[in-house]
Amino acid sequence: MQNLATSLFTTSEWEAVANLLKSLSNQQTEWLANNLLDISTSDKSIAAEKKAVVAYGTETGNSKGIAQKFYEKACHQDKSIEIINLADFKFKQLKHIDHLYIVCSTHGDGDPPEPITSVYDELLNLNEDLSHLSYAVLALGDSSYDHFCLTGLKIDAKLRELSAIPFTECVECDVDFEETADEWISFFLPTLPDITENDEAHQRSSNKIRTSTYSKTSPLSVEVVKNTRLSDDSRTNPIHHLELEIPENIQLSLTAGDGIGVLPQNPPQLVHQILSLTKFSGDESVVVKQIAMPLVQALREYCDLTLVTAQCLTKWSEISKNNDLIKLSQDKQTLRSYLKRHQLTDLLVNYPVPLNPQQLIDSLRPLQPRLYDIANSTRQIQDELHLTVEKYQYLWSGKLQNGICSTYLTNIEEGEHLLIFPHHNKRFHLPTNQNSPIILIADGTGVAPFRAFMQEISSDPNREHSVWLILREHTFLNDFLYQTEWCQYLQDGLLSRLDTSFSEDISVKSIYDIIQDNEDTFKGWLNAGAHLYLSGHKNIFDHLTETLSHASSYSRIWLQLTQQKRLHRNVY
Ligand SMILES: Cc1cc2nc3c(=O)[nH]c(=O)nc-3n(C[C@H](O)[C@H](O)[C@H](O)COP(=O)(O)O)c2cc1C
Repeated sequence: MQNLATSLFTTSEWEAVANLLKSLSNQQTEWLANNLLDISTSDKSIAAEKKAVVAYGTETGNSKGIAQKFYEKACHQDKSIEIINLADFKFKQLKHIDHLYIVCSTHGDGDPPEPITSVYDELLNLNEDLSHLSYAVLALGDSSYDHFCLTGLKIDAKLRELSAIPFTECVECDVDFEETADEWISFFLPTLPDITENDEAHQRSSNKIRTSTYSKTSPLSVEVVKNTRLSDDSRTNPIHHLELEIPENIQLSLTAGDGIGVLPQNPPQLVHQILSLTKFSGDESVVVKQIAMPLVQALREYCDLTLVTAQCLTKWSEISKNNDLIKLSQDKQTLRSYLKRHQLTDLLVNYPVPLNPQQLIDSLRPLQPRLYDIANSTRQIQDELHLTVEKYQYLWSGKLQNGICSTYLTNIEEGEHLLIFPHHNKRFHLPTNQNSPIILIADGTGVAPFRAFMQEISSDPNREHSVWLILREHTFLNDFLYQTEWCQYLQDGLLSRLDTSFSEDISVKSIYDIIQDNEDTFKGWLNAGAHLYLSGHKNIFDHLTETLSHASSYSRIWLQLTQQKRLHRNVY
């Protein structure tokens, strides 16, 4: 927090404060510490007129959680504040805001979170004098990415350019953001105006956020009742269908289009490899999040055993006093390129640092939850959650590596338990108008939420959507996920149309080809007010939307689609 304090004052202001404090007696200092806030806010009527807003930009819920905590603590301390999702932000609101606190993450390759893409573009093109506005940015990110916290940093730079006044420098948070976020909240709570009677009522009525009892830090344990392979054996990255049982009397309030966060566990082989490299038995006691447990459990359930952070390497160099490590950790560029090519096991082989078990645990990144879309409607099947999971593999320094969570899920045995929490994705729900036509385009496991949509539609007699489904996968024979279910929906008339694009079959048609071959029909549906849902890999849909939005024959239709919020993206 020293950084925050010093960036609030100029050097001469800070010297003046220090000199004043030096000249005071202990009794005077104590009195000042207790009464400073009252003196500075003695004109409460003016303070109360100020409007403060905490705005979050999120994709996986972390920024929302922090903004929500800020908001709740503010209410608790009788401070006046509103909470807004940046995705719903209207820039004309800015002139009515005096204090703006932004919590925003970075996704993709230095991109904004998906829901705020258009608001973010609008902000970067804004040309307004914001000199009345004081603001602070808390940027969430992951230092293993090249563009660490870029979105938050860019928002900060843009607000500065528009003459808004930063309370402090933009604060960057890594994946273990909790402590910094708590400090950020505590630091800024005193800068909020006090609540008035008017906004007390308003705050109570308009700012209710749906909170669930289950979260990343307090997950729900569910039993895996089914784990079957959907794709053919010949596929290198198999796709599995999982069914999880929700315990009786548990309400997760999940709607078709929502997802869940899964807390994964590391593969036992990797844990054993780390134990044998460090020469620990695994029985040593360590403390994680104030809970004592054996080292083996901490390694399996709480620590990232693949990626190593720069902070970890610096810690190791301080403990070991190893000259090579010290040299490596001092040169940022060499360090970055080393960390891109080496994982934890390489580091343990190359630099056998004499760490004790607790030091090892404390130096590792926390294992992060992963989000999965629900593949069923809890309206149709109340006590189950279905997932469609593809085993993810990626190249790391020339070697094929398995994704931690997808490997964990595809290998999990029926009867075992899994830790989950709900993840609401309001922007990807079915339209509120129950007659609107819908076009669903899925790439691979992106089909999961569409299975949930179809179950929702078939179990809700009020929903009368015409549905056009376009699916993309590898081959017709091996990877036509949930084929019989789609055929049944076609037969029952619930699905109006089904088109497929199999990228490895001989007569391959891309999604774009399918749309172009049926251009008039596609445009007809959109002109009739259809909602367009895109779900699956980001690169495929970025390319598709880029092409369609720039085609002159689509310009008017596309503008209406986005302006009327009928384009829904669920991409990763
Ligand atoms: C697919 C993906 C891409 C990401 N890309 C970046 C990135 O380019 N830069 C960065 O600093 N963090 C990146 N992150 C990390 C997120 O910013 C980080 O997990 C953050 O806590 C997410 O906050 P949110 O839940 O509010 O979206 C990425 C995360 C994911 C899942």
